Amino acid sequence: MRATDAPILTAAEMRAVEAACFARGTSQAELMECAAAAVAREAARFARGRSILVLGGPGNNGGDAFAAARLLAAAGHDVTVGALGGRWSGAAEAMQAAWRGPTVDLADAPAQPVVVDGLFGIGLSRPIEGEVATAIARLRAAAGFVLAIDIASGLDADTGAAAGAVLRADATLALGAVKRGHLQGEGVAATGALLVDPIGLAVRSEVRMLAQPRIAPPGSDDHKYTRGLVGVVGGAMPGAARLAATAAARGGSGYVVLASADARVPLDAVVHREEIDPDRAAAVLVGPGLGRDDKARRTCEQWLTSNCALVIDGDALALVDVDSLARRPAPTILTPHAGEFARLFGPPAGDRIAAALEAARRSKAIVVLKGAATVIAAPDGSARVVQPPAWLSTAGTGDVLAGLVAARLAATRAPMRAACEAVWLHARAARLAGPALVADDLPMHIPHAIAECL
Ligand SMILES: NC(=O)C1=CN([C@@H]2O[C@H](COP(=O)(O)OP(=O)(O)OC[C@H]3O[C@@H](n4cnc5c(N)ncnc54)[C@H](O)[C@@H]3O)[C@@H](O)[C@H]2O)[C@@H](O)CC1
Ligand SMILES: [K+]
Repeated sequence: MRATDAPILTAAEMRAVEAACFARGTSQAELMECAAAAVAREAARFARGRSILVLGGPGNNGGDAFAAARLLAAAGHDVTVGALGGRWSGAAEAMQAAWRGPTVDLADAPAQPVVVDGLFGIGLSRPIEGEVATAIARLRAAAGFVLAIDIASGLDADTGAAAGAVLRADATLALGAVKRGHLQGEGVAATGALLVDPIGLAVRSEVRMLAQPRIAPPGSDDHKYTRGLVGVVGGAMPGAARLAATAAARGGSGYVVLASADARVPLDAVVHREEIDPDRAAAVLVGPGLGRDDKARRTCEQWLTSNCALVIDGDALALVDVDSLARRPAPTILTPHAGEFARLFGPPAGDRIAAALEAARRSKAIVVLKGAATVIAAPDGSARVVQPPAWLSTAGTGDVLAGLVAARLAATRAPMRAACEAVWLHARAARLAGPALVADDLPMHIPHAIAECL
C-alpha cells in the first residue's frame, strides 16, 4: 500500500517493535513469512511474468528474500537467487534451507529484468564496496525494475546516507513502518516509489507520513471575520507578498489584508491597507519579500512581540532568533528551506527529521522544514513528513505555501493542523498544476485541492 499516514521509525525503534512482537509470542519465522508474502505480492505485481532475480544477503533481509523467492516460484514465476554470504542463522537460515530453486553467488548472478533486493536492510553496518559493489552496479544497469525489500541496500536506515555503493530501487516495500532513511539523504533518490506493509505489527508513532487532511467547511453562521482575517505583511519585493496573499485568499480565509507600500493587490478580494490591525487578524504572515534592512527588522520585531498567531517565512527568518521565538505568547509557524533553517538553528545533521523536531522544541514553534521531503515538526515531538512533487522547486512556491499556512492557521487556529493541511494542499495543488508549473499557477488549484478534503 502507499505510505500515506504510515509510521516512520528509526532502526532502533523498529527493532524495539519487533522485540515486543516476539515477546507477545510471535516467532521470527512467522514475521518473516508475513514479510515475504508481502514482498512476493509486490514483486509479482511489478514483474508481470518477467524473470526475477532475488538477491539474498547474510541477515534477516536475506531471510525475507529467500522466503519471497520460494513463494514466487510456487506461484509459477521464473526465479533465481543470487546469494551473498552463507552463514545464515535463526529464521534466515530456515528460509535459506527451504529454498530449493537455483542459487548462484552474487558475483555470478545472471542479469534479469526484475531484481528483488534482499541484500541488506536496517542491519547495514559498513559501506558496500568491492565485489558486491561491482555486482550490484552490473545487475542494476541491466534491470528494468528493482524492488527493494525494506530499504535499498547501502542506505543507512536512519539518515539515508550512503557511505558506499547503493542498489537504487524503483520501488521499496518498507516492512512494518517507513524508516527515516527512506526520506532523507541518498534515500530520497534511491528509494523509488515508497510502499509499506504493516506485516501484522502494531506500530505506534507520532512521527508519520502526512495523510490527506479532512477540512472543515465554514459553518452556516460564519462570516468573514469568524472565518479568520489573514494579514500579509509586504516589503521590498512586493510580488512575493502578492503571491502569498493570493494563496491565502484561495486557501479558505474569510478576509485577506495585504499591508504594503505598493498598493497593487493580486485579486479584488484582497484588501490593501497601510497597516494590519493586530486585534482583528487571526493570523499574520511576515517574511515573503520583506527585505532585511532596518525597516524590515523593525517590522519583524513589532510582529514578533505581538500577541498575533504568526507565520514567519523568507527574509523574516533571517531577522529572528530562537530565544525570541520561544518567548512568544502566541502560536508561531516557521517555514524555512534548508538554508534558512541552517542560519536559524545550525545545519541539520544527517537526520533532518530529528533536526526539525529539535528546532521545534527549542523555538516552541511549528517548524515546516521544506525540501525533497518536507518535515512538519511540533514542540511536543510529533512530526509529519511528505514528499512534494519535484516541480515545486521553482521561485515563489514557498511564498504560496506561506500564504496557505496563514490561511489554514486563521481558519483552524490550530498550528500543527494548519501546517499539515497547508503542506498537503500545496503538494496537491502542484500535482493538479502539472509539470513545469510556475508559482502563479498554484493558487487557482488550491480550491480544487480543498474540495477533495471536505
Ligand atoms: N528482526 C526481525 O525479526 C525481522 C526483520 N526483518 C528483516 O530483517 C532486516 C534486518 O535484518 P538484520 O538485522 O539481520 O540485518 P540485515 O539483514 O540488514 O544485515 C545484517 C547482516 O549484513 C552484514 N552486513 C552489514 N553491512 C554489510 C556490508 N556492507 N557488507 C557485507 N555485509 C554486511 C552484517 O554483518 C549482518 O550479517 C530488516 O531490514 C527486514 O528486512 C523482517 O524479516 C521482519 C522480521
Ligand atoms: K534491501
